[in-house]
Amino acid sequence: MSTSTSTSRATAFEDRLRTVARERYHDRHPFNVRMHQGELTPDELRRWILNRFHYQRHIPVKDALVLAKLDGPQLRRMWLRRIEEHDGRAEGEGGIERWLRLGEAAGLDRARLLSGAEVLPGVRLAVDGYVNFCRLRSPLEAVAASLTELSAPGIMRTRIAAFERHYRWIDADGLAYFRSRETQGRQDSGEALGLVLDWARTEADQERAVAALAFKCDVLWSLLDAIDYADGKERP
Ligand SMILES: O=C(O)c1cc(C(=O)O)c2c(n1)C(=O)C(=O)c1cc(C(=O)O)[nH]c1-2
Repeated sequence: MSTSTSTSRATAFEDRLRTVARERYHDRHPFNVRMHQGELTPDELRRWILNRFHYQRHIPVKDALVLAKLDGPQLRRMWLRRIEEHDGRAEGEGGIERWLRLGEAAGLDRARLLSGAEVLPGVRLAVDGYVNFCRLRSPLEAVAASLTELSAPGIMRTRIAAFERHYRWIDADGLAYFRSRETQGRQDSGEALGLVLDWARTEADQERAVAALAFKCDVLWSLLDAIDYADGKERP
């Protein structure tokens, strides 16, 4: 194969990944659309924060499973940074702590988030689905699944603007999590994209990577479906 053919195939693959990450991303989900338009009630926003915490606290667990699949110190150091970002290097630091503070700013006691008792069944299934996918699949598929983060900086900017405009009852300090994710999401997705482009050289591997990313879009989508569906429905 000529160099120009393989280059154009690589570019087409990157385009496909970027298209899936953009077009199937959860910023288009009706619940997010309502959030961004300022239409959520305080109870709906609290339900989202409480249920999304279940996702947040499992991200470092899935990253530890991915880390264990990676060959060599350089790759593992890269991935270890993700775990440190969420768990922090000391008590009171890191993304999980920042999410707990977001909850407090919205009037949710941290014990309520930490107990996990109110997490919706569909949210549990979606998060389990993602963790188990990364546990069981190849390193390529696990890393490709994280590429939804290509679209994360954009949704963080939209969300910060929406909160500052429409949900002023939440203290601005509570938005620290979203601010930190804008930069981290860019770094994470840049690194992950480099690995996926490097590893997926055959058509079969490229198909697997695209399918993994589509699956992850479905995880984020069904998580919001569950939160949206719960509106006004009491659980026994
Ligand atoms: O709030 C969001 O819209 C959103 C989306 C995503 C994503 O696109 O997967 C992540 C996050 N947040 C996030 O906070 C986060 O830590 C994160 C890690 C990952 C991942 O798959 O490794 N995605 C995301």
